[in-house]
Amino acid sequence: MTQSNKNPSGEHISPLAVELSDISKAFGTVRANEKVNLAVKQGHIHGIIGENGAGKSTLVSILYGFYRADSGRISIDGNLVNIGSSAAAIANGIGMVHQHFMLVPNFTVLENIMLGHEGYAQLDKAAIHARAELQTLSDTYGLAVDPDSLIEDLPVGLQQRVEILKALFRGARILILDEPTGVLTPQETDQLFEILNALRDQGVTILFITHKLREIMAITDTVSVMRQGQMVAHLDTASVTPATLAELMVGRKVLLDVNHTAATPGDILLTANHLSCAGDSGETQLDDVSFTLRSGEIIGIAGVSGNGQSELLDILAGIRPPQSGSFTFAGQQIDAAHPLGPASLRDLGIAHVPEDRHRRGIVLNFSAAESMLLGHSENRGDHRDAHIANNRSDHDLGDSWWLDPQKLAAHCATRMQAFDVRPPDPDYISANFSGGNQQKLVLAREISTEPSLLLVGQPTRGVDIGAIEFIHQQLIELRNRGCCILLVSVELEEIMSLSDRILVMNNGSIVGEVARADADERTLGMMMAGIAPDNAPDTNPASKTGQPS
Ligand SMILES: Nc1ncnc2c1ncn2[C@@H]1O[C@H](COP(=O)(O)OP(=O)(O)OP(=O)(O)O)[C@@H](O)[C@H]1O
Repeated sequence: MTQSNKNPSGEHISPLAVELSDISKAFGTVRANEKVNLAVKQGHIHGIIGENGAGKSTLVSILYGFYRADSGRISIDGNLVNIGSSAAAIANGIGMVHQHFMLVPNFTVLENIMLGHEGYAQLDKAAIHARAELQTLSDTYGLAVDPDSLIEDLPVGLQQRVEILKALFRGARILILDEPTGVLTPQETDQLFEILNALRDQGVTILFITHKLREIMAITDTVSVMRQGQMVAHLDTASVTPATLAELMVGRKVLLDVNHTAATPGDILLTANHLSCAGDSGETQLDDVSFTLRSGEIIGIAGVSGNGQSELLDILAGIRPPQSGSFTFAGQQIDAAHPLGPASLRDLGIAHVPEDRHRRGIVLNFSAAESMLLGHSENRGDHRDAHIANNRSDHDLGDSWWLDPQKLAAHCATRMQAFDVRPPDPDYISANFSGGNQQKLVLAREISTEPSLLLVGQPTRGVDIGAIEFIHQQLIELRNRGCCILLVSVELEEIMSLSDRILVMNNGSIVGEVARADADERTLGMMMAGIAPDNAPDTNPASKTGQPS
């Protein structure tokens, strides 16, 4: 239960669980944290927001012992502590749920919970203890999960639950969550919030990093705003509005709604005919998917992650061939017998912002300039068609630009400036950019090819609110220049605000199409869950579904 003291007026006050004082940390010339102060009361949920690269992850990584601060002090429960490693953080009751889960996929939940937890002489006794403890934690915090399930069989939301359980099992009373909802469905986010509320009720202190202001408003008690390595505000959430927070973060007013204008779709650009594919163990991933895309429109694909959207993007990007069915683009039919790889499709005018930027968007140990070169590095002579010669903004670099480091750096610097990538240094190693800046790097590269079709997966995952405004505007302008954009996003709000048409996927199939004007969260949510909106007790008459065109 939450302990509390009384202040001189006799009011109950919560003691400070975390107090960071004058924390500074530099990476070379980049001052990631500069004299940062943060005080979080016990049993509170405290949000930390800030632009990409503001220093949020660095700060919590220092608290979790992943980085050592250059200077500053950390107090936990009023005691000055020295946190030189994650083991020391755990010993001080601090747990962290990372953006990329740290679980062994082919181990069970129980095995993952026990992993690295030493001190038991006999493994079977330890397992009995862990199972009982897990049950207690599940009951106390509403964290139900089957201890014998393999991690790889669990949906993302449950995997995250295991991460939370793992931290609690190690005695965490302070829990750090770094952008925990980026990979969750809206339903999973709701469930996470219920769990966080239960944890708070039991006195657990939570530090919650997010870019989503609605989450700050929904779940936090207090919030701190970082900008360029410094803390610029500490506020009670109840006293602020999302617009004020956005302005504090970015230092200017931010347009929270997309400035969407009506599309003027042109000719058919791509036709997908009965596309299907299966996974390694034969399970259907994409099931008889057909649709057409026209130039000058944004088509959103709404769906719970794992319902075929990623496979669809992979096929259209040439990363894998369809097993059956075909698609036609720029006069070429692509099917299992006539596959085209990513380079050839790129030459035909398809650009791709992959969902997983770390695995497919950049090479982590490349410099920014080298990551900016990806997909442009082959001089394919006569395979380079008129599209490239006419449209690409990089043709001014000449045929051998990829061999000329100075031209490459200049090209990269221009793109970085246009997309406000920070730091704007072409030599900076890709891994060392903050997540949102890595995303901007990929978008800058792909949009600069002036594609006729842009495949884009999760364009604003981990991106700050000012950059989202910018990216959305870039996508709309690209559409207005005649590009067709196929947008996959777990953010239903993003799908609804950007798309001219929405295709809904469930279980590998397109289960319906909704026009922009008819799209609402409830209708789409039901279709995504495989329920026909007509069967809902309170059907929205404005919504309609239909067969894919
Ligand atoms: N290991 C590192 N080496 C060099 N620079 C780094 C390293 N880690 C972070 N940085 C830099 O420190 C700054 C702060 O990064 P940090 O990841 O803390 O930002 P953030 O606020 O969490 O951003 P985002 O919202 O994009 O995740 C950035 O400029 C980043 O490029």
